[in-house]
Amino acid sequence: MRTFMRSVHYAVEGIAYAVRTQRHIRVHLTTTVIVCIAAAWARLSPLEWTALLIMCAVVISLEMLNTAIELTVDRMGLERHPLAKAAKDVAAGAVLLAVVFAIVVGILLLGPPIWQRVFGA
Ligand SMILES: Nc1ncnc2c1ncn2[C@@H]1O[C@H](COP(=O)(O)OP(=O)(O)OP(=O)(O)O)[C@@H](O)[C@H]1O
Repeated sequence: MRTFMRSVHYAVEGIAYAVRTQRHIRVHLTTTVIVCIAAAWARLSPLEWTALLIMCAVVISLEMLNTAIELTVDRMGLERHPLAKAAKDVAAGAVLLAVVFAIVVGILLLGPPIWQRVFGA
C-alpha cells in the first residue's frame, strides 16, 4: 500500500510539473472545462459524455507523453540531430492527430444540440 501511495504521489508530481511548465496542457485543461460546460448545457446523454471525456483524456495524456519525450530527448543532448527531430515531430504529430479527432467528435456531438437550443431549429 505504501508503494502504491508513493507511485500515486510521483504521478501527481508529474501532472503538477506538466501543468506548471506546459502552456499547451493548460490550454487543453481549459478547453476540457469549456467542453464540459457546453455538454451540460446541451444535455448530452451519458454515452455522448463518455465519448467527449475519452477524447479530452486522450488529448491531455498524449500532450503529457509529448512533454516526457521532449524532456527525454533534451536530456540525451541539446545538439541538433535528425533522430531527435523525428522523435519530437512524431510525438507532436500524435497530439495533433488526437486534437483533430477530438474537434470532429466535439462538433458531431455538441453541434446539433447547441444549434437547436440557439436557433430553435
Ligand atoms: N535536438 C534537436 N535536433 C533536431 N531538431 C530538433 C531538436 N530539438 C527540437 N527540434 C525541432 O524543433 C521542434 C520544436 O522542438 P521543441 O523542443 O522546442 O518543442 P516545442 O514544439 O517547442 O514544444 P513545446 O512548445 O511543447 O515545448 C521539434 O519538433 C523539432 O522539429
